[in-house]
Amino acid sequence: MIKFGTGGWRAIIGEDFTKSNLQLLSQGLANRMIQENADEFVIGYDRRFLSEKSAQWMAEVMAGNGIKVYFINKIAPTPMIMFSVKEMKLKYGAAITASHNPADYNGIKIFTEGGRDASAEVTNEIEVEIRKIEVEDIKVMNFDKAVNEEKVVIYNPFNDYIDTIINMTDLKAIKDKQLKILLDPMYGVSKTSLQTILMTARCEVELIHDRHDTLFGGRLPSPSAETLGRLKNNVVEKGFDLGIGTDGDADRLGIIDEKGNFIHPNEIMALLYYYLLKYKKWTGPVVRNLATTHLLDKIAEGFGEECYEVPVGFKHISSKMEETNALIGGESSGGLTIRGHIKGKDGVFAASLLVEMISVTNKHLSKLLDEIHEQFGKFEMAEHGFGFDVEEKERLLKILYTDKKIPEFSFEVERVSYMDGVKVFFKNGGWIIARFSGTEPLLRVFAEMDCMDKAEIVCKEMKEFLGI
Ligand SMILES: O=P(O)(O)OC[C@H]1O[C@H](O)[C@H](O)[C@@H](O)[C@@H]1O
Repeated sequence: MIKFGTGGWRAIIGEDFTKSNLQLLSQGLANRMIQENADEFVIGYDRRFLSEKSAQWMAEVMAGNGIKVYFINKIAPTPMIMFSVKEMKLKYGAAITASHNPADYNGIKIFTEGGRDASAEVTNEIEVEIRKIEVEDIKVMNFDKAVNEEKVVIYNPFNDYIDTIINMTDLKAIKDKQLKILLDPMYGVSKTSLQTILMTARCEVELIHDRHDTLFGGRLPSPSAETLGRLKNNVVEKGFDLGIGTDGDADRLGIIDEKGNFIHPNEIMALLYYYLLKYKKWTGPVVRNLATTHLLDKIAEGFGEECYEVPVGFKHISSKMEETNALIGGESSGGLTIRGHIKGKDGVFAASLLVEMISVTNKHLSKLLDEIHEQFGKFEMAEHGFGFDVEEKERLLKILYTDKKIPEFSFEVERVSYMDGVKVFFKNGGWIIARFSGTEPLLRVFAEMDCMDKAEIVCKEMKEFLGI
């Protein structure tokens, strides 16, 4: 059963991520493309087990259906593939990746016009199409034959992608500072792009976790305070100005400041929005998902701008950004983009912009964060994930969505929203959300308050109430 989640289709290799399911999905997409007269497609892949092979399998089905495939035959950051969809003005593209999921997963992200994540409507329709397909309907052309007949064309967008980011970044300001930067691609795909950009800007760059390891060193390729431990230690020990970590497919990032503090994606968003408004004098609203810091609302308010809230999933961020001509959009899970760049999140671009910010302001991240907290107050977020089995999920669904019950919290409730999961807004400005992840079998409980103790109190109340 192929089911798309928050960020594409993801499944355990050998269980549901199989050649036959991949071919089914590809045929479903090919059928849709044929109906829409879309006859070209770009595909790239990450560094996971079976990714390259899977990209070839997908290309074989596309070629079998008469669709011309631009095949990126080197590991590619997801944002580079999205960039290719945009630049080549294609209607569709795909990445073989399971992003930040555990090593036994792989998956497919589908992109649509302009280089954005396929919307829920598109992926729902592809799911419906897939259900109609019988095995004998799948058309396949051998990969080598397709290359010989130029149905599959080898394509390399690397230079264009790098140049675009370089042109959007104040390289001169960075060159003057000669920053020392430590990169942690988390065994993923950001190395070549980030290293090239930063070295062009004359930064001194060193790397950790850059070899090919499909087990990701036994850790999740998802940048967090826990997974970036070595980056943190090395930044402090060797006196780097900044540590940059990117997730498995480089669309998200995690940052370690010069003092070794993990800078939460919430703070990265706040820093960049503040920088663009205050130092670059840009204008425009911000878009965040409903599990992302309300510090952004405060910054927007302070500059006479709007902050828009959307459900989790970058496709929602992209649509709202387009609708409101927002300056920046992002999520607490670590992805963001800026107006004028691709519609999807880009860890490589976000990292380059942060380096620019440090150079232009001549302030380290900790100093800039103090500046923000002084003006707009402190916001602390507690984040928890709880596993469950099928029956447990039924029980939780009933409490949260059917009976619409919430705990007796220690803080006065202002309102409750069911936009995505259950979000309770408190009168003191804090909030808590409980929602089922669309990428992992987890109930995510996040809360934000003016201090961590209060955030943890409401999380505990939710946990006890749900009996998890
Ligand atoms: O909380 P989840 O549903 O697991 O989603 C967490 C993240 O997963 C993927 O990376 C999506 O691309 C993001 O848009 C989303 O924020």
